[in-house]
Amino acid sequence: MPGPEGRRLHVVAAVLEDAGGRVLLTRRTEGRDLAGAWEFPGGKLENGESPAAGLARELHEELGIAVDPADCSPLIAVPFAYADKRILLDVFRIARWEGAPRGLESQALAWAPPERLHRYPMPPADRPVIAALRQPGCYPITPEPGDDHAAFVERIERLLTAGWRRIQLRARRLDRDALRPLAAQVAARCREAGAELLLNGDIALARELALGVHLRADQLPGLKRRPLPEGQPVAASCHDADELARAEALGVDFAVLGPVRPTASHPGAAPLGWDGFAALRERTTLPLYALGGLRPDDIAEARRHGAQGVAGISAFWPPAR
Ligand SMILES: Nc1nc2c([nH]c(=O)n2[C@@H]2O[C@H](COP(=O)(O)OP(=O)(O)OP(=O)(O)O)[C@@H](O)[C@H]2O)c(=O)[nH]1
Repeated sequence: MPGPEGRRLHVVAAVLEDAGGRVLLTRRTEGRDLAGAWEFPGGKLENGESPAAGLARELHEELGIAVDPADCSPLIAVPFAYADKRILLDVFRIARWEGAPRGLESQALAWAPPERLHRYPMPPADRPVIAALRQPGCYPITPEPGDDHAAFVERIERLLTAGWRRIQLRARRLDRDALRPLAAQVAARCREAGAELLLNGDIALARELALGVHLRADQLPGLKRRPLPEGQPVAASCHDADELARAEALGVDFAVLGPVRPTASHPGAAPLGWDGFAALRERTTLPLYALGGLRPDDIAEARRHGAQGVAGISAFWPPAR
């Protein structure tokens, strides 16, 4: 068996959705690792197979359905290190198939609504896959608001009109009394649009205004537990394995990891590159957004390295009018 430092096993898996948007899970049978866990159907790629062809073969063997490899589109590829092996869990959405899925290997099947997926015991590598089905692929972080708060709120409105459904309000130079009315105004706009708002750094104000919070990396060591209840989102900024482990232990919902590329906002920080990002991804189950010199159209590359997607300031913030 390859050790944790050995070559990565390439595992392909499928998201099959029924007409109601429910997702098919299969249960791992006795005698295999992670027996009893629910997972996305699929298995190990064989030598020389393309991922889509290998997935079509697995789905035929396990479920008796016929899938054209051209109908498999990449969702997310998660590099993950178990104690005894490293895998790349390469997950595809299947647009259409022929036949009704049956458990041909005596495995139980379940159709689960996406919002209930987290209630099924699934392998740790699947957590970022569930997040890819439920959380936004990209989101903007604001620059400092400056003095003209009306112009700032107008740009927030443009982000919401453009369809963004999560925003981080990052106003580190405003004291709490100056930030409170601005955050309340931005929060009201986000609520109307059905978007999630995370306030950078200020846990007390996030509590007061019933918002989410984005924790700075230097806040993590001082916290013993998740600072807000479930249902109020908590995220964290991370740059290395220690910070990711702290954020995971606190029970945050997701982390932002970077910088992936050199960035003007953090000129001194050494970029991780995509390989560095993927190496850190292997050691945590947290959903991760890549940050640092990235744009919304980097999402496909981010997903190939196990990120949910991309977050950023400059490439997202609309120009002044
Ligand atoms: N199919 C599938 N495998 C997953 C998922 N998540 C995850 O960590 N894996 C891991 O990826 C590997 C898939 O290999 P496999 O299904 O061929 O099963 P296996 O290792 O038991 O081998 P075997 O079928 O030859 O006994 C397993 O180690 C499994 O735990 C998932 O959602 N779907």
